[in-house]
Amino acid sequence: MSNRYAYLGPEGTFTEAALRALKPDTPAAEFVPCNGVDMVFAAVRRGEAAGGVVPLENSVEGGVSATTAELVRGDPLLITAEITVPVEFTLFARAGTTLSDVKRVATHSHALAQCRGWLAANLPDAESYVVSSTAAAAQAVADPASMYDAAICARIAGERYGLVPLAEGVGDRADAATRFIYLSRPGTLPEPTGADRTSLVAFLPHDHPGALAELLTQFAVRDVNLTRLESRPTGDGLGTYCFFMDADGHVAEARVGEALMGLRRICRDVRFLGSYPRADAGAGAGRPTPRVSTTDDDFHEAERWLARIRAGRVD
Ligand SMILES: O=C(O)C(=O)C[C@]1(C(=O)O)C=C[C@@H](O)C=C1
Repeated sequence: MSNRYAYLGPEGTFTEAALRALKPDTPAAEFVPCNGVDMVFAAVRRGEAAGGVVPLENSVEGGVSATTAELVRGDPLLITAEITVPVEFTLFARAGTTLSDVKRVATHSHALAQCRGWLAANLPDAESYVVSSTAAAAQAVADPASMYDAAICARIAGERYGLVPLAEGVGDRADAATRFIYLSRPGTLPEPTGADRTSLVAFLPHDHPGALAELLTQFAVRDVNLTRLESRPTGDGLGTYCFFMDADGHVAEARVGEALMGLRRICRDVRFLGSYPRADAGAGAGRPTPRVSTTDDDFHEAERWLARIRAGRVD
């Protein structure tokens, strides 16, 4: 079990590339493809895999709702690592197919959203079909009896399933990237590195003016930089939302811990999703320069001062 890692499969997905980059030299590692994001979560929750990788957000299309849905429901898992992978799309087909033969294109919904412009310009009459991943599209197209003529997928997937490229770089943005997260069962948090990210979901107590501002203030007054905020329906009826938040810093840091305590006081519920090293730390991102009043020492000094005055010492 301890060397098994689940990912959104089949072989050849961008998610597999993310997992291989996260676990480059893991001896005897077994990479286990799953047919859906929910199945990756289930494999980790059941202990069938030591960890799992799923897509979280894409720079063009935004959040992957299958992932955010699983992060809030069921037994909690922790995010213990992240990685960002550039996504380059190629149109692949069976040998002998030409571009003008392509009437039905299969791919993942997020990939389709990133290739709409190219499809409209180059295959305006083709119908698009959404399948569970880009590699699943390539796998389906490889079957000579397939209803699809072509797949939009990673180069590695097209090659893996014996297809031939019809057009490269079919994504509308050449610089598109997807952020993937590594999931573990709850346990030890990764050590703080100085350039970390903390993820959580906050549930407001009830709708009222300034509720979101109150949430954000918990971070602002402690000098904690938010890097992402996404509202998602809770499923409890229209107008009921929870907020996915990513913040710079590690929960072990005083200012982050205090911000989370503030949230805990004002929210109906807060689900902590993890503190883990930022993928772009090497590029210098996420290394906050806390203001004088928000270093760990400042918080600890204030705690000692409070203890003194509570003891009646005002000297
Ligand atoms: O289908 C894949 O290859 C995936 O890894 C999933 C996924 C996604 O969910 O966004 C990952 C990156 C691309 O943006 C397209 C699809």
